[in-house]
Amino acid sequence: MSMHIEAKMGDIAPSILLPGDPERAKFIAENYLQDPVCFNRVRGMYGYTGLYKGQPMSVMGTGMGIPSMLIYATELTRDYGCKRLVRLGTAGAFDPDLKLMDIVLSQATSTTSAINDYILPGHFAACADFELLDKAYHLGRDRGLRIFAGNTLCNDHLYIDDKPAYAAKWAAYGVIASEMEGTALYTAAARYGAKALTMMSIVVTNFGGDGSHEGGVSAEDKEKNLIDMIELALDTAAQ
Ligand SMILES: O=P(O)(O)O[C@H]1O[C@H](CO)[C@@H](O)[C@H]1O
Ligand SMILES: O=c1cc[nH]c(=O)[nH]1
Repeated sequence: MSMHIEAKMGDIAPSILLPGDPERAKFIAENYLQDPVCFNRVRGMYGYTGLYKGQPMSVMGTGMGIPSMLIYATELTRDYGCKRLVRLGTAGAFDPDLKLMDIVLSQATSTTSAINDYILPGHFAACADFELLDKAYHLGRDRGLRIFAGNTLCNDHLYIDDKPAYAAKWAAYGVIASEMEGTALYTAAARYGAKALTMMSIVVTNFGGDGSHEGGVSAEDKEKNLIDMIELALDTAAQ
């Protein structure tokens, strides 16, 4: 048992999927894992372990934002020994070439957060594990998915004035999409000797000005239409 997870040692598999939304974790467990057992209900942050293609696999929500992810990713890697962590989330596009429901792999995270500014004598570059990144990219390509890898922004803010201008500034430096937990995941994984990858489905475009303004995907569609990404995440996390 850790401070925020009630599981016993051994209840959580070395490979774990991490959606932000705990309901999405429940959906994945109920629809993709064989014989899922719930290992966490603390704070409603559901976590399950079952079998995927014969191997132990876990899935757990992380909540929204860097502090929430940092707490869960730290406890999972430091206290429960998780070794392969794949976040599957939603994101807003900064790169105008991205379309709704495209899949983005976070190769590295730029960030507005200061979480790492005071723990090292320089600036830490939070990046994906190369093996997971390479595997996810090639699996995605082989499946004919629209999949992209690049620098992504891990933002403390979701609501920002004049989002098109903001998005353009990051896009000018090659930052392709924005989410809110990636830096925390990569930092905890690096610190505690685990491999991590963030993959995201684009649910909002932030370009504006040319008619391609924000076009959201409904919560129901987000839930149902993430199937390609769920299957990609499971096959990436599996050993
Ligand atoms: O869909 P999830 O994984 O929650 O990810 C994205 O969605 C939330 C904002 O709506 C933030 O957590 C952001 O990172
Ligand atoms: O623009 C967006 C959309 C979803 N999630 C984010 O973090 N940003």
